[in-house]
Amino acid sequence: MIRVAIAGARGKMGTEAVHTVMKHEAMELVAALDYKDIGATLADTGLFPASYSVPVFTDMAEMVAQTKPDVLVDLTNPHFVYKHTKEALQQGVRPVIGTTGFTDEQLAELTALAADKKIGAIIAPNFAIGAILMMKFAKEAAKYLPDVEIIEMHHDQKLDAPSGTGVKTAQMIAEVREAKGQGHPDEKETMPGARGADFDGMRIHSVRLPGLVAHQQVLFGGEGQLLTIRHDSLNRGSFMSGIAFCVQEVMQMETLVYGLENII
Ligand SMILES: NC(=O)C1=CN([C@@H]2O[C@H](COP(=O)(O)OP(=O)(O)OC[C@H]3O[C@@H](n4cnc5c(N)ncnc54)[C@H](OP(=O)(O)O)[C@@H]3O)[C@@H](O)[C@H]2O)C=CC1
Ligand SMILES: O=C(O)C1=N[C@H](C(=O)O)C[C@H](O)C1
Repeated sequence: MIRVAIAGARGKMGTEAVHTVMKHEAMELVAALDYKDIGATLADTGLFPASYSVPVFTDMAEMVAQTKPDVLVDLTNPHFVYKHTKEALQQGVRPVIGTTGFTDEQLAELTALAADKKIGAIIAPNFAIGAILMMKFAKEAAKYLPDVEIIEMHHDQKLDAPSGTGVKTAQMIAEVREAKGQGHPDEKETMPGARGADFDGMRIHSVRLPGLVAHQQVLFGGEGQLLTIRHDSLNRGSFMSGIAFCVQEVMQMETLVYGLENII
């Protein structure tokens, strides 16, 4: 049995992840990590059945000492995730990170730390297989159609923009796309932000609306043609098989992997 701890268990993703781990035949949910007092067990929160008597901790070191998790799944927010990932690696717990919003410097530091300690870690901007395929197909298309704009669309409670998926898509495309600025060389924004974020000359546009879950379109323009690659997560169940896959996969790893496209 893989011993799993979850940070962010009360959240939209966290509650689903709790059920996923509780139901999984090869996993045991041994702890939850929170930053405030929410009761002694997950059952005390009122969000889960009484049978979910999983202890809750506010201190990672104490959680590790008492419950000895193999894996920490983090589904919190961009303010805490770097600290959680670093602490987990330092304490010999393999991180599986769904939370987005890392800087390049943080990713580089955590990659070096995991390699130094020979501890597996996965940082996955998106756990949904359809989203991974969207990114892979977009990378392929960019070899032939280098004029690209990304439109990512999410619910209005999302803290980071652009989304982790939008950034990862742009990074994957940049690996193969000829470097170029897009649009007219003399274009001028008459309202700041009108052209979106600039990644290597590509534009990323972030839409935030109630009712949305997680959606992205990658648009490729060519002479007389438009290719659109689109993925929609219609509910958070779309991410759960990816989380279960990562929890199992990270047990075999000794380095940090950024992006599920590298291990599927
Ligand atoms: N990789 C993927 O496939 C996916 C990634 N995500 C990412 O996962 C993260 C969570 O998303 P979502 O569930 O929608 O967000 P929510 O805001 O619904 O959930 C986050 C939860 O974490 C709690 N939290 C905040 N800080 C801490 C902390 N230090 N320790 C423990 N818990 C904490 C929050 O509590 P409180 O509200 O009290 O602050 C909240 O309950 C986001 O970064 C999102 O981008 C989302 C979907 C898919
Ligand atoms: O906050 C979300 O909801 C999501 N976050 C991830 C991201 O930033 O790409 C993954 C998915 O898009 C949902």
